[in-house]
Amino acid sequence: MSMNSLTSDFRYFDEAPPERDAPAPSAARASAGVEPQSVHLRFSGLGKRYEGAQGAVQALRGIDLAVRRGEIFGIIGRSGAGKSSLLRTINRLEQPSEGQVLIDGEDIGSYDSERLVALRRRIGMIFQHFNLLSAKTVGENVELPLRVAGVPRERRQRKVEEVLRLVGLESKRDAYPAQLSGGQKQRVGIARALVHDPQILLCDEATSALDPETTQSILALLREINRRLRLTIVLITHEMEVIREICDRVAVLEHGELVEQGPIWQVFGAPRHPATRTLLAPLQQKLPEDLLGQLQNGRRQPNDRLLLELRYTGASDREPDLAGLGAHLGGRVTLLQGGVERIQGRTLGQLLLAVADTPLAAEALRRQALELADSVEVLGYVAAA
Ligand SMILES: Nc1ncnc2c1ncn2[C@@H]1O[C@H](COP(=O)(O)OP(=O)(O)OP(=O)(O)O)[C@@H](O)[C@H]1O
Repeated sequence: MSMNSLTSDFRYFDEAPPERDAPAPSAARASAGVEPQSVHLRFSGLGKRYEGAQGAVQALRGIDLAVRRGEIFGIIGRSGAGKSSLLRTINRLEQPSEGQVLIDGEDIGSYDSERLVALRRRIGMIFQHFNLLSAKTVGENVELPLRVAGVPRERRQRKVEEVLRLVGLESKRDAYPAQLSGGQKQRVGIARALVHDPQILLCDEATSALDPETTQSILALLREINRRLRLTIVLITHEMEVIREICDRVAVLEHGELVEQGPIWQVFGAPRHPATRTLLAPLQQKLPEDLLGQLQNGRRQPNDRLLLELRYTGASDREPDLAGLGAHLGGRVTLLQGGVERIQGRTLGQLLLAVADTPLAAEALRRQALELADSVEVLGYVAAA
């Protein structure tokens, strides 16, 4: 690990790779709710090519991916990676150029127009900009898909009431979209997406236009309807916090290819592909500028402090044992920054430690610390505080 790389957003660690297939701790299994589940949705050898005036664009290629019934599945990737194209093949708003999309084992590519209409009713969709009709009330917006489907008036009314109650907007039935906040508009979008009792909900950047607090409330609502209605949710977003907060598993697209997938704790704890590392870089702790400026390769003064970065990736049951670290490293250990969080029952995070007054050399310290963390990096020395 060269010190030059400290200036990069994401640093690589040189320890043994985490055991990606290691069994989950029992707490993780319980909290992730991953009881045996059937595959709900499968992409098989999926490709999508757009033919445009400028030539052909291969937006997706060779996608093999399974989404389980009742899970919340995230798709991430940089702009243009193919997320929307993939999402829109699920309700055939985009027609695949190669391969298949299977829902409950059935290839939806073979559906005639009648079955396609029925399929689209089983799949709700919500959007970044809500797509509400401004001249219609909340109730009318929610009712519209039922009208189009020819549902009798009384049943329409009952359903509108039911879904508005579900999203907490029963008192806004007669309001117009312009009278609502962004979060309320998205609740209307969610209510409208649920009127046909769908089994799958597609979310296209559903919280990207919302402030952080409203985002939290919409995520809580999505989680609640996922649990209450056993709805499979597939979402695309550029907000990594949203993925971390709500998804069970995530897939990463890069240039139209699937480059990584796994449970959130695994992909966020130890991202393998460079594209994933780049996407997750904003969530990574960076070395503070003042320390970066004085970092040296070797000890110059006897009281210089060695900086160590410890990482907890969720690959083991390790948690930051602060007393143990103090005892193990044999010097004065100071926590300069960092923290851990629990994701799906796993401990993930980073600690930046300064070790002073230790008789041990850097490599010996690294090895000692490695007994108490999933990975350890020696950053260098800085002057005493
Ligand atoms: N209708 C279209 N015609 C031609 N090219 C398209 C069309 N839709 C998408 N593309 C191209 O396909 C590629 C994938 O686009 P897509 O919108 O699926 O990516 P994305 O990951 O959702 O991007 P973003 O995050 O910017 O929405 C891009 O190169 C895009 O320009």
